Amino acid sequence: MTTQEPAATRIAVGGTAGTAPYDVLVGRQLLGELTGLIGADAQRVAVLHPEALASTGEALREDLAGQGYEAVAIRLPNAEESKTAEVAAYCWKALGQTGFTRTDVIVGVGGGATTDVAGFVAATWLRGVRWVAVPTTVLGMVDAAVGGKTGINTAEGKNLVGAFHPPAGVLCDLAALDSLGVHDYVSGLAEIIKAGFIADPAILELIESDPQAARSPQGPHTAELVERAIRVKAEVVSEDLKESGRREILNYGHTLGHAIEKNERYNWRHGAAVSVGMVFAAELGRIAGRLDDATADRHRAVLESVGLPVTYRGDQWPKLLETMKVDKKSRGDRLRFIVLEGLAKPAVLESPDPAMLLAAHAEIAA
Ligand SMILES: NC(=O)c1ccc[n+]([C@@H]2O[C@H](COP(=O)([O-])OP(=O)(O)OC[C@H]3O[C@@H](n4cnc5c(N)ncnc54)[C@H](O)[C@@H]3O)[C@@H](O)[C@H]2O)c1
Ligand SMILES: O=C(O)C(=O)C[C@@H](O)[C@H](O)[C@H](O)COP(=O)(O)O
Ligand SMILES: [Zn+2]
Repeated sequence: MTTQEPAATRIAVGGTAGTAPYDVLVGRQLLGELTGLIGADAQRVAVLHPEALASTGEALREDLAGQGYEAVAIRLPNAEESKTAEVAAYCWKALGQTGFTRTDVIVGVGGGATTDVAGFVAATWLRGVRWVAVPTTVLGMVDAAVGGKTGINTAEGKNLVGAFHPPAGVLCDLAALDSLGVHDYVSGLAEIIKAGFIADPAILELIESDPQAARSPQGPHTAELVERAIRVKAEVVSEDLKESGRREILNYGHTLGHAIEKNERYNWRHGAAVSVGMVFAAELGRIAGRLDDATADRHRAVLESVGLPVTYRGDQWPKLLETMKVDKKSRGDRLRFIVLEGLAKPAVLESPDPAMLLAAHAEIAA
């Protein structure tokens, strides 16, 4: 009997805006691919990982050292606490002390927060070095590690400092998901569901067929859900890396979602906040006369069915509105939202009337 692992799925991301194309691999036991992605020119490799993955980070460092690289592991705080200027400065210091040059390579191993920082450090060190993403959460695999958006938060808001700096490759080892807590696993489902609403309704059908099973990495459709969501993201960012237009659809639910995250001092997971944000965006679309009732109602149903939140404290609206003004889609004083004009038909809603915003808010207010 052979114990060979099935071949990994390879999803291509096109190079635009002068960047190189790369592949996202989805499968198991993919670390053998890492050396090829690091490339022949590197002498040093820095493995950036969160505290929660200290042993994974150290094992990777040892493996790379065994291959002859001068390998360092840089331990970051868990989750959103790592997305700060202080943590980026700590990484720059470590790279400086290691003598990291332009041919050396950063590997980001962790969830979306870790790969956002790792990519940002790679974008800024010596004005840009090569990096490889090894996402270990659902959300990291289907969204954060793909597409080259890297960044950190500031006191004023989420992801306000960053750079477009695509990785050389993305390795999604599905086995990593087994150690993820259910809360984090389900948070990642929000971005998968987002991909379903904006582009690939088959995702919604797979989840609706057995929402309980969708909450577990052992569910029958895990690989298909992850791959479908990656394909949506890969297709969009291949066309519009720098968010000059179409890429904005990936921000569905994020205008309010980011404001909720900030208001909760990042104690809510990104996916949970985006879940409420999508219900809000669906209501906005419905109130603006652009989205049918059935599709709007489907948001609440599918998100709730996997255990994601669909309401938020009603007394916070003035603060949320203020924060939404610094959303990257805003232009001057004009707020802009991604809404749907039907299933898989995303569009931009410019400067909605304040009464419309308030009415949509009433639908999510707890
Ligand atoms: N760059 C992008 O395009 C993009 C897209 C979507 C989201 N994001 C960002 O991604 C972040 C959210 O990412 P996330 O949901 O992966 O959360 P996260 O990175 O905060 O990880 C959640 C928690 O899980 C831990 N963890 C990671 N992998 C683990 C594993 N395999 N087993 C056990 N614990 C593990 C982490 O240390 C952390 O404590 C947000 O900051 C969001 O803004 C970026
Ligand atoms: O890749 C994109 O583009 C997205 O908007 C994907 C989002 O899921 C992600 O959370 C992204 O980090 C948000 O970007 P921002 O520009 O609104 O900070
Ligand atoms: Zn997101």
